[in-house]
Amino acid sequence: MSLPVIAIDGPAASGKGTLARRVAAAYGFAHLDTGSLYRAVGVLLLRLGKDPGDADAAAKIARALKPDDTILTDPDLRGDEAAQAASQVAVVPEVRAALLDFQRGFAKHPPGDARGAVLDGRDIGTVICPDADAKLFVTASVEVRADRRLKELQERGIPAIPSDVLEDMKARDARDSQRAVAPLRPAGDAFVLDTSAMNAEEALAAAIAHIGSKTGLGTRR
Ligand SMILES: Nc1ncnc2c1ncn2[C@@H]1O[C@H](COP(=O)(O)OP(=O)(O)O)[C@@H](O)[C@H]1O
Ligand SMILES: Nc1ccn([C@@H]2O[C@H](COP(=O)(O)OP(=O)(O)O)[C@@H](O)[C@H]2O)c(=O)n1
Repeated sequence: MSLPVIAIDGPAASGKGTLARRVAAAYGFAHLDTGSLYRAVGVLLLRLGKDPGDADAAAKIARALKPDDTILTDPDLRGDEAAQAASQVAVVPEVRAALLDFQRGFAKHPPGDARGAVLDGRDIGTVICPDADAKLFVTASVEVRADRRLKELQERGIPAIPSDVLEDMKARDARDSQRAVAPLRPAGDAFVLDTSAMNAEEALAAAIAHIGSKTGLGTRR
């Protein structure tokens, strides 16, 4: 029997990563932040001195990526340079194809003794796990998301100009939602969760209510 899979998608800084981690903890599931795969490909490409638009080099790196590669936990992945490079390699169909097996493998056989899997990204409910047991599309206004990202940068001591953060967010939104392959959009059967006026606790409660109604699953606590 296959283990339950929860798909969580949404734009940058919508809170999908925070929600995915909390949902995974609540149900005893393993969590995969699929954005880190695209970020890893982008960072490795930059470290090789290649252009983030070099599709052949990006595809080669994506095909070689393994679950225990140290790049997946490298702090460089969290920077804005990595985010921009990630959204550039993410438009390459060969990169997406190479990362598909990695993600489906995790969903089918989550590590450790996890009782299921939570994957967060842009195309989990539409492409990677179209048969997921529950799908959430987390969103918030672009202004709220830019403000969250700005606070995050400030907390990490990274200087940032508010108008630049907002412009970067809009540029990435446009690239992610307008690309030809696996564009960012809610799956037809996704529950859309707008967190603009919700804190992380409220978002978790709404997600658990939806997952419970779809799957009958109960949380551990
Ligand atoms: N519902 C929420 N309300 C306010 N801030 C949030 C909420 N969810 C997440 N955050 C904060 O917003 C920032 C971006 O959240 P994150 O989960 O990393 O987003 P994503 O994975 O969608 O990029 C983080 O600093 C996080 O603590
Ligand atoms: N499943 C996914 C996850 C990320 N991505 C790409 O990778 C970039 C970085 O994703 P992320 O989830 O780490 O970014 P944030 O939303 O955390 O800012 C995105 O802008 C997308 O272009 C994707 O195309 N598909």
